[in-house]
Amino acid sequence: MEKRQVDVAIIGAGTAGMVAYQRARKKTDKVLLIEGKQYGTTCARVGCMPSKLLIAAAESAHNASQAGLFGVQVGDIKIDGRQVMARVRNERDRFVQSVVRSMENQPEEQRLMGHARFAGPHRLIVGEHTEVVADRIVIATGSRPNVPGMFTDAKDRLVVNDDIFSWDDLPESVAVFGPGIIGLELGQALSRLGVRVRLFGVRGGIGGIRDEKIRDYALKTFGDEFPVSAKADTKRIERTEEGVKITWVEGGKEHKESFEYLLAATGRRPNIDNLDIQNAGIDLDDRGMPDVDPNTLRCGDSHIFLVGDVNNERPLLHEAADEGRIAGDNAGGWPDVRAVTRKASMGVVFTDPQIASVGLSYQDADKKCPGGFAVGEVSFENQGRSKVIGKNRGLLRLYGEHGSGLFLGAEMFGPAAEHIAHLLAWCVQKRMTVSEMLAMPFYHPVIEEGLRTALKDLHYSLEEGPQAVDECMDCGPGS
Ligand SMILES: Cc1cc2nc3c(=O)[nH]c(=O)nc-3n(C[C@H](O)[C@H](O)[C@H](O)COP(=O)(O)OP(=O)(O)OC[C@H]3O[C@@H](n4cnc5c(N)ncnc54)[C@H](O)[C@@H]3O)c2cc1C
Ligand SMILES: NC(=O)c1ccc[n+]([C@@H]2O[C@H](COP(=O)([O-])OP(=O)(O)OC[C@H]3O[C@@H](n4cnc5c(N)ncnc54)[C@H](O)[C@@H]3O)[C@@H](O)[C@H]2O)c1
Repeated sequence: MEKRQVDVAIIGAGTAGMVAYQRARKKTDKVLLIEGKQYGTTCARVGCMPSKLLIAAAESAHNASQAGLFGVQVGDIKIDGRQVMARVRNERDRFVQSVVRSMENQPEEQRLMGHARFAGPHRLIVGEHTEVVADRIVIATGSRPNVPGMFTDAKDRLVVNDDIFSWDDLPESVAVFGPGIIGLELGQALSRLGVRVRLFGVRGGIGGIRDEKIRDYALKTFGDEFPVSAKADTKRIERTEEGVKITWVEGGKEHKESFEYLLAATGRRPNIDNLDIQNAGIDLDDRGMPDVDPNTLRCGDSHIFLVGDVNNERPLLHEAADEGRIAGDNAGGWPDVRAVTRKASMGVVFTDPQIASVGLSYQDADKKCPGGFAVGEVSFENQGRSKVIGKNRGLLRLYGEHGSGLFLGAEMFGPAAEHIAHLLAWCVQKRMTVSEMLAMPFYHPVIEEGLRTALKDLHYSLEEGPQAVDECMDCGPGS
């Protein structure tokens, strides 16, 4: 077995691992980035990018179907599944290739292919061909789909997100299990591309929405577009000659429906169970997870760091990159380990309408200031610009602290949520008050004028401003 000795070993060349590698390299050349399967990252291969490509095709089909609203007749819309999937795969491959190239441009002596596992606190065995002794170790092994046991009854018709992006054509029907972020994004996209979809959940939630008023609005909106069984008790899954037959109980009645495929989008699990982590000499909880400091990404007071999806804290791309940066700096600059203030939290779900969450959720605001926070809201149903473009659905709810007037957080289901979420996250991070936010410029006619209305409503609820009026004279029409 070959032996290597390095200052920093990084396990996993995904987004978090690549960034950690880049940062650690600034402090030492004795860095080794170990990848078990292939370069290219989850984001580019089977995550953010191909899912957004599929959604873009769906959006295009949907916009064409809605053109009549504007007096534009487009005739019959034909969706060519093979062309849709060819574009998804081709563009996806381009993204993957650019990531692979950037990895292959790195010095060969700093890269190693093979599955890594711990043989001791500082010892890794890689692919049974190399023993690596590392002073510090960054674990950046990502996550994988979590598939409940009963789904295996669907046999060869069971798919996860990874499989969808290799399809040559669109199927006739898909039962999507898991109304979380992945299930909702992919379910709506497939439905808009003409695939018969039913979305199955167990607890009545949708898209990870925490604010009950917004969740109920979203459930109704999606349910009007395609069948959503948000509280289904699945009794049986059978592989039949044609596909998969699902039997479930909902509202006290038994239902059966057959589909070509069953998509499992029922959450993801961290890739920590395949690392022999028990040999790493760090404390683990009863789920086998180390305790990680979110500001240093360090496990306890050890030399081991845990970054990206594998720590299961904020499983999002920009967070994986931030965590890689923090851990890479700390592992490289060891023993100078620095705590870094994390950015304001922000999440966006790329459905239509989009879903966004920023800062504290309703429940967290209630926990932080029990009885001491207020809510301001706006409906987008009559919002000027949203109406102009035919996207006037949704609700934005903002949370602010009584006394200080601080803006705490927000949840939104509505148009341009991806952009409004950024403005709001920047305000949370800058610890702005609602008054300060209202003093910012707002153009006309834009969707952000809806945000201003919600801010005025929050200002009023915080007893800091007058009641917002429907037809305000200092705003443009329909703001
Ligand atoms: C369908 C889908 C859509 C998504 N959309 C978005 C989105 O729109 N926006 C967003 O912010 N996030 C999105 N995400 C989440 C985002 O993709 C992840 O948060 C991010 O990619 C995690 O990066 P990572 O570096 O932690 O893991 P990964 O990129 O998965 O990297 C982990 C690497 O570790 C390797 N590895 C694992 N075990 C070992 C081992 N023992 N030895 C060596 N190597 C190993 C793996 O092969 C892999 O290359 C999406 C995810 C999915 C699945
Ligand atoms: N736009 C984005 O930023 C984006 C997009 C996709 C994924 N992601 C990331 O990937 C992570 C994982 O997404 P996800 O959708 O897999 O997980 P999730 O946790 O968001 O959703 C899983 C859903 O499956 C449901 N579920 C669990 N078991 C079930 C069962 N047996 N039957 C039916 N439903 C069941 C859960 O109640 C939940 O609603 C997200 O948390 C997010 O961080 C982000």
